[in-house]
Amino acid sequence: MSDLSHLAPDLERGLAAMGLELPARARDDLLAYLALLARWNRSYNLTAVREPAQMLVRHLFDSLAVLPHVPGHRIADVGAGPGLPGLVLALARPDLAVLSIDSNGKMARFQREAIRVLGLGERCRVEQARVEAVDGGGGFDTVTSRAFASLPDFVAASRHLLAPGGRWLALKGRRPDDEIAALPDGVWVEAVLPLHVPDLAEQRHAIIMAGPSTETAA
Ligand SMILES: C[S@@+](CC[C@H](N)C(=O)[O-])C[C@H]1O[C@@H](n2cnc3c(N)ncnc32)[C@H](O)[C@@H]1O
Repeated sequence: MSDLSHLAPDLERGLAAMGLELPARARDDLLAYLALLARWNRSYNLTAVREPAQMLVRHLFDSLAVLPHVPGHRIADVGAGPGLPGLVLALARPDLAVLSIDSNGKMARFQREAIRVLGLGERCRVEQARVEAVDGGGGFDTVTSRAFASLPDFVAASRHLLAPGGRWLALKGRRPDDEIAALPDGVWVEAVLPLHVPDLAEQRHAIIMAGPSTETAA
């Protein structure tokens, strides 16, 4: 794996700007994940962001910005691509267990390799399938997605994954008021949180949503 240790000071600065304190092991693992992503990306085109320094901001910082807002411990990441944000969150927080779902074979293969290389096998698993067909057992505290679908389509496709008391957590760019207005009856927005993503000019938002089946244990 190529060495991205020269990005360690930038990672450190970004974590400090977001007010995140991570164990040293997590810092090393995040850079190792990034190195693996950069290496696979040269052959398999997993992301349009090609420069590791840009990946640090657009993928790692953007995923980590929601870390303080993740409810519970069991996470399903829908349309995770190369593991964003789910695997990044799992690397940052050892108490999280992640089911990472993507229908694309090369994305799933990359994620499985990242899980193997980074020793996440006890807490993370990959399902290569359309989310609509995944039997999650209704057991996830958080169902998250980034760059997957509109909010109405996201909640419609993943409702069956939520545990009682669970929440959807979507990462968005601009505040998606049009999508919020189109949410189905019985699904409501609990919070729209502006996120601080260091070195990113664009304003990002975390949208936290709940619904009738998610009320009981809240
Ligand atoms: C734009 S990418 C975003 C990837 C990643 N979340 C990120 O932020 O970089 C959307 C991903 O959703 C996956 N996808 C699209 N429809 C899906 C579905 N119904 N079920 C599971 N995955 C799906 C695609 O294969 C693709 O990898």
